[in-house]
Order: sequence, then structure tokens, then C-alpha cells
Amino acid sequence: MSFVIGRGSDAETVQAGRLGRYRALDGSEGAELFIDLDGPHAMLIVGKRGYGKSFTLGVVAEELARAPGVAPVIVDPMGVFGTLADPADGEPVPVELIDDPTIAAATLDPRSWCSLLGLSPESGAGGLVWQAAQESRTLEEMCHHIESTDAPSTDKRAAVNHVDLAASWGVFDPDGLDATELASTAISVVDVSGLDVAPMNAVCRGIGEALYRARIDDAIDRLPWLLIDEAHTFFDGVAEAALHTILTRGRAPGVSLVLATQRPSAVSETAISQSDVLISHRLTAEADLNALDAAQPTYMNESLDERLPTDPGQVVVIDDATETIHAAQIRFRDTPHGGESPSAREIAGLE
Ligand SMILES: Nc1ncnc2c1ncn2[C@@H]1O[C@H](COP(=O)(O)OP(=O)(O)OP(=O)(O)O)[C@@H](O)[C@H]1O
Repeated sequence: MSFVIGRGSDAETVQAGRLGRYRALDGSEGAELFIDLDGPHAMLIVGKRGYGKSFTLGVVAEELARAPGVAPVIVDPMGVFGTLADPADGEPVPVELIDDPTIAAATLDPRSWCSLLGLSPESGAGGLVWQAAQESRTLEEMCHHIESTDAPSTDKRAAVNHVDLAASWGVFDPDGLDATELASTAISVVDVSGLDVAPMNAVCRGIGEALYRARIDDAIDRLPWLLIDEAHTFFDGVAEAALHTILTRGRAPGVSLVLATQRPSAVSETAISQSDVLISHRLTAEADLNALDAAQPTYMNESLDERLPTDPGQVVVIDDATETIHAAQIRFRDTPHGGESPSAREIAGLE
């Protein structure tokens, strides 16, 4: 009998991903541990730098790419998940690489446009951007709308300059990514690594909204899974609204979210409280431990800090669906891990 996180004991492990093996107190490995890929989930993967968050996210990504009926998309802020497309050990991992992602300007609402451009909606330029975003579908239309008002010319100039700045990011296109494109059988790896935080957030928001809306409108017949590395980056920008929608309302339409971060204290409380699966690597920063402690379930009768592992790849999994806690060793990646830290000795040819 195998255990499937999010489901419980399962003899067949159908539509479940291989996560790793149980880890005994003496470090020895036990039975295989799986993760449910059938129903919708909100998962949070945490751990301090270098203890395996991205590696674990990669393992989940490999399993999702191989699973039927799901549409996995990974937002890759460090550009390390392109290696999912490299030859894999075992079953192939189907991957769709998206290197220059764009979204339609109309994906963002007027408030988000102001916050994306760092403008207060109460300011002259901010008010103009707000109105333009309400009335327009493209950046060009926004500029025309601003120019055509009888607002003071300094406000108009400031507003147009801000919209031009957004245009210079190169992430807005009326034919930007849509859900049908993202919802292929392969995992879509959206590389946002060349972008600043603001456009990175805009792209993430566009993808999150497109996937959610497509399920609400019955436009895609697979269940989307949105995986996000360095998730704290997106809780401090315009992407947050889309992530909150999925966290709080994603279950019914079947949209899943997997967030990985080294700073659980920097993602929202909702992200922690709404997660039904928490995978924790080693953590030491007090603020991060406190953030997780606040959401510690009553069925956990010792504190999380006491159970946290010490070595890379080791985790504690809190499974809220089955109200169980597991000590595990995450399995090795079947495709190369792209997040290896560079070594000065290696670069100098000494290793
Ligand atoms: N499950 C695992 N099995 C074997 N080695 C692992 C495992 N997980 C992590 N490692 C090792 O730990 C290293 C660091 O992992 P990873 O790059 O995922 O860390 P991270 O926590 O995501 O760090 P960062 O915050 O810098 O992204 C990997 O390069 C790998 O060598």
C-alpha cells in the first residue's frame, strides 16, 4: 500500500506523481511516497536557499508533464526550468518552452495599471492612466485616449511616458498568451528571467487570470496547474490579485497552484492558510518559521521547527486533506536540475 499526499493510502497510485521516499530518523529510506495529481490543490514548497525548493518544484513539474488530463504551466523567474526539456531518465517529459512571453494589455484592470506603473490613481497622470485602461484594449489605444483628453499637458505627458515605459518592456501584445495555447499536454515553461519585477508580475498575472477564466468559461478541458518559483516576487506586485483568486476560488473550477519560496514570511497569509499541502525543507529564519507556525495545524502535536530536516532534498510534508505529516526524501530529478550554484573552483578549472 502506498501513500498519496492529498489522497491517503492508495493501492494503485493512479494519477499520482512519484515524490520520493519516506525518511526514517536514522536517515534510511522507506516506502515510496506519491502526490495526488487528480484533484485541485494549493501547494506551498518552502526552504532556505540551497536546500532544494527548485529541485522539488522540478520533480513536481516532471510528474505533471507526464500526467494525463492536466495543463501544467511553470513561471520561471530564474530561467532554470528550461532543462526540463533535456533528455529524461525514464518516461519522457513533454515540454513547451516559451522564451518571450507576452500578454494582452486588457488583462490588467485600471487599478493594476496604476500600481504597475507606480502611479497613484489620485494623481493627474494616474487618473488618466486609469481612464485609458478602462476604455482601451492596447497600449496604443491607451496613449490615444490620454492624448485626446483635455487634461493639463504635463499630466498627459507624464501618463504617456509611463505607458511608453510599459511598452518598452515588450510584454504587451494583443495576441499575447492565451489559455488554449498554455493548456497543452506538455508543461509550458514560461521563462521570465530577462524581465524586471514589474513586467514579470504582469506576465504572471496574465497567465493566472487566463487559466482561471478559461476554466470558469469551460474553454479548456484539462485541469490547469500553475507552478511558480520565487513566489514571494509575485506577492509584492500586480500578480498577487490573480494568485489570490486561484488560492481562494480555484478549487471549484479545478485550478491548482504550486508556490515555491525561500521566504514564506513574504507570501501572503492566504497563501499559507489556503495551502492544503505544505512541503518544507530546512528553514532557519525566525520570521519564516513564525509565518508557518501561525498556520500550524492542530493535528501537529510538536512544533514544525522540531521536525524540520537538516539536509538538501529532505522535507516534512503537511497534508491537510488527510491531516497527516510525513518525513520524506524527495526523489532525484529525471531531467537535469538547472539551478545548480556556480563554483569558482569549477570555473577556474580546479574541479
Ligand atoms: N531531492 C534531492 N536529491 C538530491 N540532491 C538534491 C535534492 N534537492 C536538492 N538537492 C541538491 O541541493 C542543491 C540545491 O537545490 P536547489 O537549487 O533546488 O535549492 P533552492 O532551495 O531552490 O535554492 P535557491 O533558493 O538558490 O533557488 C541542488 O543543486 C542539488 O545538488
